[in-house]
Amino acid sequence: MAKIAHSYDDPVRIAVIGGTGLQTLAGFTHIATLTPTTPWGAPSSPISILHHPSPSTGKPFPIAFLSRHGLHHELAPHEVPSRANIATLRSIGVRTIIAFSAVGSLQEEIKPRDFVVPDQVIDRTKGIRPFTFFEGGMVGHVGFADPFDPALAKIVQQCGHSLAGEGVRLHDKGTVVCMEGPQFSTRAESNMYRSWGGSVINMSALPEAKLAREAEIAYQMICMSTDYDCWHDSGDVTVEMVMGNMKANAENARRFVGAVLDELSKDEHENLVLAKHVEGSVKFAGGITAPAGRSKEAKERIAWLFPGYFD
Ligand SMILES: CSC[C@H]1O[C@H](OP(=O)(O)O)[C@H](O)[C@@H]1O
Ligand SMILES: Nc1ncnc2[nH]cnc12
Repeated sequence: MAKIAHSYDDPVRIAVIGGTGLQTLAGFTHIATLTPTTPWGAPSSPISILHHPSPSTGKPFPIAFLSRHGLHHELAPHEVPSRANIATLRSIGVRTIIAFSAVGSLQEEIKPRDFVVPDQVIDRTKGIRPFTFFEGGMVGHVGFADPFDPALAKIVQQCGHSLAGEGVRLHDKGTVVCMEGPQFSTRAESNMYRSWGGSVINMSALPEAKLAREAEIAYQMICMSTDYDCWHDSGDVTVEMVMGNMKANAENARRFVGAVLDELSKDEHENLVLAKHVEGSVKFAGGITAPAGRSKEAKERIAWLFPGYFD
């Protein structure tokens, strides 16, 4: 067996964040395991650098994989160090994130084991999770009207539909309600989210998507429905139900992520993967604090994330 390295010299442009039931990414060659730290602490798990052959060039294409809840699902949703996760990924060169999430369905037509490519989020977290890089002496305001990346979404949708014959059922858009948890919703809450137009519910889309936006990283979540939440008369949601459906559909999840990575590693998507379309956006959004008002600590932290941006 080849030896796993502890460093990787080339920039890695694409990362996959695995959620509940997706703690590893099978079918790729494991090249290196990185254990970095950041001004915001250590990430949820070591970063695995995986190779797979690019369909355009046949050359190895590197992917970073991070397990959101830790290698053994030891981090509750509110304990996930999202700032460290996003900062770590940016520091190794990542500009595109495909994030996977197990979700409850709030709509009859989104059946358990269906996939959803969400285009909107409703924030029902409670403000207890650190949610910005811009604080403590450097203020920043990024746009978040469209919380996911529409260009990435298009590719994810095409890849998902291409697997229809293998049993992947995909909904092209949807609103994900991100609740605080870790307890599941009450029936009244679940019905309220339905009345708001929520499609699916999880505990992980935020602050992950907000921080990716602040870090100028193109971010798209792929949701897999694991239950009907508690509004439905099929019974209350349990962890057994979530894990059972995740496990039963793991092969499709793996195929889906694999197809997206295959597509994204084609040369024609180079600019998208480098997130050229959002590059520089934070220079203005994050430059609102006049230099005289910037604290030394905030400047150091932001310089770690964006070397040279705010000098
Ligand atoms: C185990 S059910 C609740 C748990 O599942 C989802 O995790 P992830 O989004 O990381 O796949 C949900 O957000 C909750 O954290
Ligand atoms: N019903 C549910 N509520 C919140 N997060 C979930 N993740 C999977 N199912 C969920």
